[in-house]
Amino acid sequence: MTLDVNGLSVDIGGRRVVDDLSFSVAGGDRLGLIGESGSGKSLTVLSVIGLAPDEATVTGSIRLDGRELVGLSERELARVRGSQVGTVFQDPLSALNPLHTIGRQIAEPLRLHDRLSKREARARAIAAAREVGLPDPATIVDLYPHQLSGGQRQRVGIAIALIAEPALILADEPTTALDVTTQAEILALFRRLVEERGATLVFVTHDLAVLAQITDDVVVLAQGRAIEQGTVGRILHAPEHPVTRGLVAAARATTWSAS
Ligand SMILES: Nc1ncnc2c1ncn2[C@@H]1O[C@H](COP(=O)(O)OP(=O)(O)OP(=O)(O)O)[C@@H](O)[C@H]1O
Repeated sequence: MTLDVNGLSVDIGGRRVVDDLSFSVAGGDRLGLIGESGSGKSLTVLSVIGLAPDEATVTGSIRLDGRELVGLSERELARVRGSQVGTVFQDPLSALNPLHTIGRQIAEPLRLHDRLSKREARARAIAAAREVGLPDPATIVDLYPHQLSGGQRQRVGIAIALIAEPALILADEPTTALDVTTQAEILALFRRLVEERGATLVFVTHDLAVLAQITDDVVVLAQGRAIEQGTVGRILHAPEHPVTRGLVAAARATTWSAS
């Protein structure tokens, strides 16, 4: 699935927080959005799926396989999200419902598509839990979010994002809250699953070292604007903009301290 963003701007309270942003991701490609805190990464991703906050005004064009999303009704957007887009966010605990079992939440996106019996939904949830490397899947599906570790919860988040086989996956800092070892494991898992499905990926992070492990191309944002675009290799080895150079220096520092 191809994503084309053209002249996207987001205004909140009289302030332009995303400013005339354009980028494209071809089907099956992986694009990283990187920038410092407050540069507009999250609002860009939320706008793509019609989930920008109510107080935000979104203008420009966002097309999925040529279909314009800006201006669609909430109902139509919900249908696009449910059938074509999977999302993984930074804090899986707040994304999960504390009162529902893990299994119910993993199978939830399937209920929008298929009429599954409880038994079928449970079997699909167990299979998905196994695929994301959760221990003892047949037991874990009956547990609640607070009974899992942070890394396990993010594996649940990934299972939920992928179970309906979305063609586009949006991930916003999915490993930031995890320790370095767990982060590496989850990134490797995530990359493998995205590749196996041939899904298109947009991955948001402030950490270029993370991006180097998962995407091919990068758009660097500063104050809501795209200041530099290129392959991860080019950005890492020959950053042009001072902000990009700062991100590269920070990535080198983390890589060294981790090794
Ligand atoms: N609901 C909101 N109301 C007002 N301002 C907002 C709102 N959401 C975001 N902003 C502002 O918009 C700008 C971009 O925010 P955004 O969350 O997209 O940045 P980000 O690059 O994702 O940052 P971080 O890495 O910290 O998540 C920031 O200045 C932020 O304060």
